[in-house]
Amino acid sequence: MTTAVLSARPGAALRGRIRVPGDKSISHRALILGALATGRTTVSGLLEGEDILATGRAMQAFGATVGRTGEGEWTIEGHGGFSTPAQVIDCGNAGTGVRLIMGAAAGFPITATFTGDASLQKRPMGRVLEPLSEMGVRYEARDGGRLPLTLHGGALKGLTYVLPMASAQVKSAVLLAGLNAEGGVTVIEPEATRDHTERMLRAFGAEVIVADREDGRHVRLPAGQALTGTHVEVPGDPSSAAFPIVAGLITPGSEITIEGVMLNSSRTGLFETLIEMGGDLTITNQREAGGEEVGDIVVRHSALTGVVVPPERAPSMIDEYPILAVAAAFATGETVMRGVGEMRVKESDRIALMAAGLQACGVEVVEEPEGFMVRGTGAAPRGGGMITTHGDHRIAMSHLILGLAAREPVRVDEPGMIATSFPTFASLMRGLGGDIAEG
Ligand SMILES: O=C(O)C1=C[C@@H](OP(=O)(O)O)[C@@H](O)[C@H](O)C1
Ligand SMILES: C=C(OP(=O)(O)O)C(=O)O
Repeated sequence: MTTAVLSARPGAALRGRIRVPGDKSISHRALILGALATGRTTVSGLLEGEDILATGRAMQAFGATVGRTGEGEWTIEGHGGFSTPAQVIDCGNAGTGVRLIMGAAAGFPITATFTGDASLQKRPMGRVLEPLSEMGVRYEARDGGRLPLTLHGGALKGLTYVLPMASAQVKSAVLLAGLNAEGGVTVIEPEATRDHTERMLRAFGAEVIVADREDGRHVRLPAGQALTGTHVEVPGDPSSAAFPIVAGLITPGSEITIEGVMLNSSRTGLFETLIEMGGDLTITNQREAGGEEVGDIVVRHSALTGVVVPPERAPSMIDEYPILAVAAAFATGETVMRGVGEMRVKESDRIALMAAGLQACGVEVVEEPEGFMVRGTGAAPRGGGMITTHGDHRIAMSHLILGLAAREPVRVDEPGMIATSFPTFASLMRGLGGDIAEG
């Protein structure tokens, strides 16, 4: 982690065509399923961010052979199971990494100790430990299930589990443990969350039965299934594309094209919301790639109007509320974001940090326990803040985008953390004409 400061200065219109790195959710899953499978998995377009590199090292530690053959090109030789690792599994900053890997490891008669960085050590792991314990996992953890923790897996029973919160990570942990549980598993999600695990399990040869019922989506993984190595093509990450998209909307004179963005409807809530706000966002060249819908997104500077974001949209844009709040700061009127309490247990308390950061830049924000409201005046906010990010990549990137179009520069601390999810962020934004520099 670096302690340098990065600043964004208002300036020119942003113009050009870019491609954002591969999707983070799919990249984690490709490495994990590749390691669980038998045989060779090849991946193209893998996100080479710190979160994913940590998952790659973890898969090596559990016995897979993971290698890089070119930019974004990786191979995983899986042995159809995990063996006891010789070292502590350090997942760095990645909630997705540690929660999915704990689920995957739980199915095997092994012991493993997991840890992460200071941010990850504060995040709740009980949400995964609870269903895994019901399946038969034993563990030792700090207060209420925080990292570091030691997990003892194997001899799992099947489970039908109703998700107590909208979390694709918890769903995925149960499904991955279910691969080696007697009787298989069913996860019932009252609110549908991203479905990348279900799709990828099928791509690796497993049967996954999904049914939409009155009480939610039922995802059933029948028992006794083996995974076989395959090829995974990772599409562009919509959660990363969100940053240049909002930059284009709020910076006068801008026109940007972002190529190859994944358009899975469980991830596109932000795009819907921006269009409702009056954002000029068009999708061209829509096609299928690697089992996902992708397209090129063209964005032009637009006059935005505040909206009430439907709370039921939250799972499809949970990581995008920080950058939506920046768009809202440039809009006319109030943007209301409710039903987003999950934001408080991400890499940081994202409601608190967005409220503090925007207020430091002269924007009016009202914070609520499970939401917040941003009041825009239709004019560029003052900017000028020095933002404390608590090492949260999305807090850093959101405020840098604000700084490109505010009246005064915006500075963020711990910018090194941006490399967890979007290592090329600053260089791509500079290539479009954005003034982002150290100091
Ligand atoms: O499953 C995934 O890949 C993710 C699920 C979401 O977390 P939750 O499951 O905690 O909502 C999201 O915030 C995270 O960035 C990635
Ligand atoms: C919440 C995020 O990731 P994770 O939970 O994997 O740390 C994110 O990338 O915004």
